[in-house]
Amino acid sequence: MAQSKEERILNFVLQNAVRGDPQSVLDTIDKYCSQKEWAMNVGDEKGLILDKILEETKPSVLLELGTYCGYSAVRIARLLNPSARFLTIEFNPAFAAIARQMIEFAGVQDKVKILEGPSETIIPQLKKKHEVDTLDFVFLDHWKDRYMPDTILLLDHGLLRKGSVILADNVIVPGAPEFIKYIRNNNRFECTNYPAHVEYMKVKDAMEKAVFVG
Ligand SMILES: Nc1ncnc2c1ncn2CCOCCNC(=O)c1cc(-c2ccc(F)cc2)cc(O)c1O
Ligand SMILES: [Mg+2]
Repeated sequence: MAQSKEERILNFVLQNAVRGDPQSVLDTIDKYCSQKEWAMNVGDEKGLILDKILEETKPSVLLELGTYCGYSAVRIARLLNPSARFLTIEFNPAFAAIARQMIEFAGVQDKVKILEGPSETIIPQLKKKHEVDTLDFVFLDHWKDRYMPDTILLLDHGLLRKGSVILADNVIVPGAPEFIKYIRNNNRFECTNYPAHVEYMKVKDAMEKAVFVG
């Protein structure tokens, strides 16, 4: 069967990165996707913004929506202390399988748990089935029209606490206008915009940070 782009990215990492070295995995994916085939990883420019916000927040319980090949899961996990708990939700089983291998090769599998399925199904299960109390950090990188409804789901299920940080990718391209309108007009969130570019492109994009004030 013909290889998928995601399989080609994984194989390039397996053949060119250093097993157990998360930074080499990130650098290798960025090299492949900037030189050979574009893919929707958060990338190095927006990745550095993600790193900075993680280092400021020092989260212990994290959720990512939209795992894809596992680039941001490796990026996030490499900065977490061993006791941190990081759940990432992926809708597409083929992507989840690639991400699992990527995460294991990078050596961060003990910090990351991949949950397969739609975010709208899994978020309501986080407390009872996945023993989550509240989330310190949420990275939104899945379907852009799910950012707002899933944020509301997180609120309705008591998963946010005073100081919880939500970071959203792609608020310009592909764009999440409904989420931006909602979160910037909701006085329970304090928002900050971080201008950047679409991964591996010169097209303008941005990330939005929303801190829940309780
Ligand atoms: N309900 C759910 N629960 C869990 N997982 C779910 C789910 N629903 C979907 N998924 C997983 C699928 O999500 C992938 C979403 N990401 C993007 O679409 C994306 C696109 C671009 C892009 C594309 C084309 C351009 F020209 C320019 C930029 C860039 C990015 O950085 C992106 O992140
Ligand atoms: Mg993205």
